[in-house]
Amino acid sequence: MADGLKIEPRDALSRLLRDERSDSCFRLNHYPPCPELQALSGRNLIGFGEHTDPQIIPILRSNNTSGLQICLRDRTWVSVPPDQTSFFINVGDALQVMSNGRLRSVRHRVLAGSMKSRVSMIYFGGPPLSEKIVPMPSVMKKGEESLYKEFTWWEYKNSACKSRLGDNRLGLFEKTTANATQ
Ligand SMILES: O=C(O)CCC(=O)C(=O)O
Ligand SMILES: [Fe+2]
Repeated sequence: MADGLKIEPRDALSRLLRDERSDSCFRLNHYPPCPELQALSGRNLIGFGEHTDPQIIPILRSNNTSGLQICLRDRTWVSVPPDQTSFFINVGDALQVMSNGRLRSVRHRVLAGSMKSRVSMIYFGGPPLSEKIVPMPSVMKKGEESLYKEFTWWEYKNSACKSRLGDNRLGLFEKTTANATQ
């Protein structure tokens, strides 16, 4: 990723995750099977509502069970094929800002109700709380301006705590289209 974005120094992102004050965390989700409920309701059951991940980089692996979906620009949902030999690497809100919108924090959700229990584990790589979340100078073109107001990771988390899961939390920090939906 650092090479693709021509990030200088090359470890600018990984340094934040390796920092002993890094606000990274690990989450384990379990979605029990509930085919009866699914049949009764007659529609998709949501196991984890739609949202974007706030951190820099979430890395996910599941127990080879479907359910995870991502939302495309046209608002259609596409299933991520389960693969227990691969990691699903996502872009968090912070990385969207640090790349000045070149990488997009993808809205995703999990459908429940299948016959099989789904377990997922996710490492969320986050920066130290005091870190200013701003576009990395090396990704910016000459004269390019940040699309976002300046904030620290602590300020972003604090604001996210007051929002609802599905809100476009980054909208509050966008310079032009505040509160625009993604
Ligand atoms: O369980 C999954 O596959 C995804 C869960 C998720 O999006 C999250 O924990 O942020
Ligand atoms: Fe997520």
